Amino acid sequence: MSAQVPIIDFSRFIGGDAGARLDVAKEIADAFRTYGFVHLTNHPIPPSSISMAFRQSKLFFDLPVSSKSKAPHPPGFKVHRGYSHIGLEKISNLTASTNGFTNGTTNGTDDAKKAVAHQIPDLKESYDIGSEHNVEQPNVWPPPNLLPGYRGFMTGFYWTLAEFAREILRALALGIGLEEEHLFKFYEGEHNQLRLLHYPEVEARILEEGCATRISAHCDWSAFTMLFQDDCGGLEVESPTTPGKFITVEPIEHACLVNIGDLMARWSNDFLKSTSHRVGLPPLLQNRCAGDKRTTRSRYSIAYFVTTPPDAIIECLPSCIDEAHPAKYAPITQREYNLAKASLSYL
Ligand SMILES: O=C(O)CCC(=O)C(=O)O
Ligand SMILES: [Fe+2]
Repeated sequence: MSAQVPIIDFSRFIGGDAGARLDVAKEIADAFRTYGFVHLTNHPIPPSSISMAFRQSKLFFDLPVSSKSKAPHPPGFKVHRGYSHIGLEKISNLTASTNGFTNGTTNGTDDAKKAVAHQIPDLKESYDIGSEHNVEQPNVWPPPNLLPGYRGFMTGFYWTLAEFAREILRALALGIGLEEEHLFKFYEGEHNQLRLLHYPEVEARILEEGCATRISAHCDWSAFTMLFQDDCGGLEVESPTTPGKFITVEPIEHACLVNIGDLMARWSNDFLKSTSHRVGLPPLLQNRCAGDKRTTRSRYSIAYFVTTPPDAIIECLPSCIDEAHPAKYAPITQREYNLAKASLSYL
């Protein structure tokens, strides 16, 4: 088996006849079953929109912290919007206690686990955006004079990605033996999360010695995630054959890397795989500093987490259950599931 995330030309799905669509859908589902990840090329997002999104992201992160902090991530873990400064969020593979799973609060055990995880900070900053109509998770924008055009572009980009996600949902459904539109009853596009990420330039030693991470190994909580990365490199996914070993995912310009999140793994009765991934030192360290300090340059990525409405009941999908594979998970609402996961990332 190749140790590379498969690359699939998505125009064969969008433009194909029924037979071709089914073939591509099965290839995508195979990639999700084996790797949990697939690279989609020739997808419907124009390269100019992706480049613009990266430009806007850089404009935002280039602002002084005092300006970025005018759009602060609200305290706590229940609302995921606005700016998170370096060290605020710690992504990890922690799992919540039973209490966290039922009401989205944390208890002493969870708090102790979080405190330990936060000792090795993620050296990243992020900015989260949702639908403007989502009243439970209201957007937090910088004052308009700071970045004219930013809000308009980002809200448009959010919906461009939401439509692309709909095509991926079609492929996913077909690929696992459901009707093409089966998952549409669980999808409005309103509850996704667009996340701009910036990993500042950092001394290599800090990452090599494990004093900090860029993002430590984790699985996403989404149904699936769409990711665009710049050309810096450093993203790694866990090997499908050797647990604990991570393989490099080389950036492919304008391609969309799609991965299954924990919600879809549970929903598909673990037929599709949610794979651990992390961001560390890029394989080709780029020396940017004078003197004896080896550093790696800044990295930007854009993630789009796709999920269902909060009240959707996530119950093992019918095509993923048979006598040999009875349902492993009890039904749960997306809200309960999400809160339990979120409760462990923010102190
Ligand atoms: O920055 C990246 O390439 C990965 C980001 C990621 O895994 C996440 O935000 O969940
Ligand atoms: Fe992730």
